Amino acid sequence: MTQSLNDESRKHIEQVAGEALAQLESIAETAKSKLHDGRTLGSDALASINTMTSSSAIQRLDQISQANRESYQVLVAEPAIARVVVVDEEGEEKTYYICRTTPVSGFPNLASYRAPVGRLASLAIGAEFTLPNGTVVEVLERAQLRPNALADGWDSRDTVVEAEHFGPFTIESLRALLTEVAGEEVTEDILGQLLAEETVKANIIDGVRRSVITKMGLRDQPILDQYQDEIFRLPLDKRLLILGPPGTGKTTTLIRRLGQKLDTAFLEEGEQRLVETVASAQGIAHANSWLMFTPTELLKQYLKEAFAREGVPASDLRIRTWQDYRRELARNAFGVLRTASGGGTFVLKDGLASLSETALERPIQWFDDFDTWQRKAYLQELHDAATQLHEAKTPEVLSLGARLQDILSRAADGALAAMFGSLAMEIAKVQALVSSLKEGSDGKIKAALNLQLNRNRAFLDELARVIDSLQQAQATDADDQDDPDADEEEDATAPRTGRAAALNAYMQAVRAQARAAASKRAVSKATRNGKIIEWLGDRGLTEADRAEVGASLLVQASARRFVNPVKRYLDGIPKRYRAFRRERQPANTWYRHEGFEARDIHPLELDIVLLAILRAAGDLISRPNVQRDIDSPAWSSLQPILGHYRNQILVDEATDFSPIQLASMAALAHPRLRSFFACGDFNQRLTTWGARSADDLKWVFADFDIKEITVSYRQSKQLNDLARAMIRAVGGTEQNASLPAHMDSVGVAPALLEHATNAETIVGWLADRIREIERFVGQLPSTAIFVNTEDDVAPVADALNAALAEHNIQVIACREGQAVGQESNVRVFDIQHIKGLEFEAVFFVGIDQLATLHPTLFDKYLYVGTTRAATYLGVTCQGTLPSAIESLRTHFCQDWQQGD
Ligand SMILES: Nc1ncnc2c1ncn2[C@@H]1O[C@H](COP(=O)(O)OP(=O)(O)OP(=O)(O)O)[C@@H](O)[C@H]1O
Repeated sequence: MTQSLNDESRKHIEQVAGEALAQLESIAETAKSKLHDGRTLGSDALASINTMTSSSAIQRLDQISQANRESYQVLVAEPAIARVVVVDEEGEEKTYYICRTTPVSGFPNLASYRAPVGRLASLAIGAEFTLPNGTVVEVLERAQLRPNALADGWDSRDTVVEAEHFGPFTIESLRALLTEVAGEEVTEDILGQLLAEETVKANIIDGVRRSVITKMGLRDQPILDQYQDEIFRLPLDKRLLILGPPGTGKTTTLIRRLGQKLDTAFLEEGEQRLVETVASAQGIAHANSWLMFTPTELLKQYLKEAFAREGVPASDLRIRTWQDYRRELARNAFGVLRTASGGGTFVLKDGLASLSETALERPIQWFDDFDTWQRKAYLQELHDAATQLHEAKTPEVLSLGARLQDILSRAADGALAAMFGSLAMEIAKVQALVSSLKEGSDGKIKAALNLQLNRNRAFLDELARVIDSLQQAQATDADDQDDPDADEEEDATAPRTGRAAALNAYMQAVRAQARAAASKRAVSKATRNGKIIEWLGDRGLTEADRAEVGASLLVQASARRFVNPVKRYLDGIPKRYRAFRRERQPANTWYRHEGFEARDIHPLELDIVLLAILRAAGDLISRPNVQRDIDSPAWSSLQPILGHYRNQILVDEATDFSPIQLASMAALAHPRLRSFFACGDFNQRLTTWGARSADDLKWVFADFDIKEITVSYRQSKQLNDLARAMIRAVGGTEQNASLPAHMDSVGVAPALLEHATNAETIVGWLADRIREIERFVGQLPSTAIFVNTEDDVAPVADALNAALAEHNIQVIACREGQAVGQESNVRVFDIQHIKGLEFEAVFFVGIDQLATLHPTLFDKYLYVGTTRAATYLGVTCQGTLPSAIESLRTHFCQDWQQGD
């Protein structure tokens, strides 16, 4: 309960106001003078720069001074965000001021919110806290400040003050409080006194006031509540998941945490050392080594300012949608998707009808099935190759084969890392063997070619012409060429035209022919090699040479599997995936039996391939010996993957991502830190593939620390009640959200318009409600209109613009989820883009049509849509309220004219 104001507490608050404003002034002035004080800045602070002063020391100093400058700038504009009075066990009181950034020197009790002492600002009155020096203190009094620099001095707006015996109160203006004190003494006339009394009353409000959302963007929340605060301070090397109903501050906590963890000054000592080691090994500064995933581009834009407030630079480069990042990884980094320059296996197709229901329902089992299969397939390949070598005629090859077989048989299933470690010892010998064999076989093939050239100098030019005519054929049959012994000397940079290309093609074709002869197979006439062989006729190797060269090539192929086994293991995953799919298809396991091409891949399948690659690499990279020797030939193929690791991985709206996607993101967290932070709410899952249970997430990290937060800050009581009733009605997980204590959460009932079939009626109704809101609030707050499809965005915006033109209210069409401008316009969005956003007022057009458009996610869209509104929610239906929420009718009113 708030305790009302008596004379004693009023006097006390006035004292606090006087002290706080003086302190704000003093901090700001000191910071300002530091900003202009050149002596503290940069390399010139080093007494003498000589050759002993390394350039990195100077660079460091410059960085520090840059950071100092930035924090002075913050302090000049916002000297403190809280004032806290504590008492220790000896009864000694102490007043702390808490600021957002690094404090300026000269103020012993000024601390950063990011520092451990900063937690005092989040604690409740009466809470105990152990200071870093071990002293236990109790919080006596607390004021949350919102400093405001005026031309003639400092003020703090909407300051919330509380102590054991009073409050919380919201003081509109601390400065006005002081002026009034002065005013009382000098005002002699009764009218003046009466007016002054009223102003005093208006300036001090019981409880905490809800502020109106005026801009599109996450609100600034300088101080978190004590549960959020506890989470944001947890150590860097944690796997954390915050779950909580809409508007409980999950995203807010995530951003604050990132801000704190990027500032190395506020990391613990051990963390600082670790972060430095990782940064120097990887060549990426800790401040840049993070990646955050969001489900939509719009959410990314919405959060931009919030990141800027945290002093996090270039956030838009590091906040990514999985859709974009997945493509980039698969296409440019791991060569899974085809490129125009010839690499890659698959073509990504969004709507590909390749998956069966079970793949969507049981993605974890699907992944496990593939991963187990592909490991086995790979090991089998190695076994076969070692056996082939062991069966060779040359003693040297034979003994190599025996040693390799021995290593393989010792590798227990699953212990790939140990096996790769043992194979690494053989690499040099294998390499030497392959080179000498290749020299021999190449020599033979080239000798045959020289013979042809002696007979006919135009031989290569003629072949080049044949190849040109075959280019087309090559493009298509590469798809089906899964011949495991296919020529490995062909690389992506192989010339594609002219004599060099002809030479290349000749070598390949002759090798294929020799291999076929040695293994008693035939080269298919339909392939490029088959066609070239046919054209060559008897202009290749003699039959005897063919058998000999063929045998050598088969040994080479087997030996090559051991030249860079790690690379082969990782690079082979996409092809193994294709083989796995082909094998599972006939039984309709995970995949449809037919109806799509072998080269096409669905995005959710691509996730499976990427996760297999990332986990395979991660298993190896997480071993200290591998990290140590990462530059050696045995492990160097892991480098590109290591290069994608980041010190922190964060995921907003995690429940929109599948367990496979989350596990892939998790696999990007640097193994030395394993720092992963995600937040979400299962009731708000807006994708059919999103994670459905805590178990799904435990699969990502067995040691996931799951925290729940429950205080719902966004919505008024009426909208909060509606949201809870909705969850009950549609059968979601019951949420135990509570409203913030002492906050005035009373709003207005949501408004409903039914049987609204024609556009004019709908637009007229929306326009009336928007005008009511402006009248009510005194200004037009941030307002959004949600429509069911992209096609409705522009027409609704146009019609509403026309209807509201009279009052100069501008309505903006946000096409394809793109927000334009930041000011408080009315915006129209397609419902699918609105995840994670919040507005003061939300209108939902035609919610009864949602069920038809999104039958499986209807209830989720409804829930997410209605929980975007802080105070005003208006809903229209073409018919009546959808039957699932028919029971909620009593929550609604018709309009807000009465302001009920
Ligand atoms: N401790 C707090 N005190 C007051 N307001 C808060 C607090 N924490 C968050 N808020 C406010 O609550 C609103 C919702 O915050 P946020 O968007 O972070 O919630 P969320 O849990 O991520 O929501 P959703 O599940 O809808 O994505 C914001 O306006 C934010 O400023």
